[in-house]
Amino acid sequence: MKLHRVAEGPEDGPVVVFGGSLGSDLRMWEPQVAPLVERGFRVVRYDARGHGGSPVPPGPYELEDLGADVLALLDELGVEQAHHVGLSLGGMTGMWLGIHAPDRIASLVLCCTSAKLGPPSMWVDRARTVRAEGTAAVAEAGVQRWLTPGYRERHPDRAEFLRAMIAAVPAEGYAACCGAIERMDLLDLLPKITAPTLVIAGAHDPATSPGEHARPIAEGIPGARLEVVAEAAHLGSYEQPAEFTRLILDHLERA
Ligand SMILES: O=C(O)CC1=CCC(=O)O1
Repeated sequence: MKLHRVAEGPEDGPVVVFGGSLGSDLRMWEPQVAPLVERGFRVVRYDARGHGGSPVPPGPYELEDLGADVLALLDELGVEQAHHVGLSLGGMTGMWLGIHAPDRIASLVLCCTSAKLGPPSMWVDRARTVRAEGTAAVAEAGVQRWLTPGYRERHPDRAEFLRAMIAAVPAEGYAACCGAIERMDLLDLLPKITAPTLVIAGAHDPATSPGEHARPIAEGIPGARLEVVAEAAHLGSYEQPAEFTRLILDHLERA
């Protein structure tokens, strides 16, 4: 699977791969690009399979497929080892890589994510809705999980930009990724991760809350650190770009 990607920054800089949330495309990371490039990093953003400009094979997909896609991307770019920054589904992919391909991962940043995200019926229902009615049917609810109410009120244009982003995701791609999340259980495998890991949560994330989701990840990965960002919901890196980027850069420069 050849993922759609955009690479920016110095070709000889340390490579940082960015993987996004279910329902997003690589534009969700726009706020992070310039600050990392200015600090000398080679920033590679990709669209997960079934999303954005990447191919949309028919489902089912497993997390293993999403991880293998990133390894194929690294191979194609001739990159032996990269940092991986992932949010939600991107963070799940990052954990899979840290567990199954430790030699390829220099460090991990796991944003607003979970090692086991139930109940399975929620993902079955959402996949069924999307296959029947399209991603537009889940776009508004998605934005409500992604952004705090105050931010949506202050920035209706940005909320609309993200709503349209979700609605543009191919239904089969979104639904098949729901299935991968439904079947994911990484909790017992977290101690295998050896990469230096930073876990970042949004204080108001209704999908992957700090207490129920971020904390177990930070406690499961040896040496991992947890940061909780105030005034952030699920798409914290978009709503609070300055704070997320500061934390990411600090971690990358120490790793
Ligand atoms: O859309 C959601 O409910 C939140 C989410 C779970 C995995 C992901 O990428 O987003």
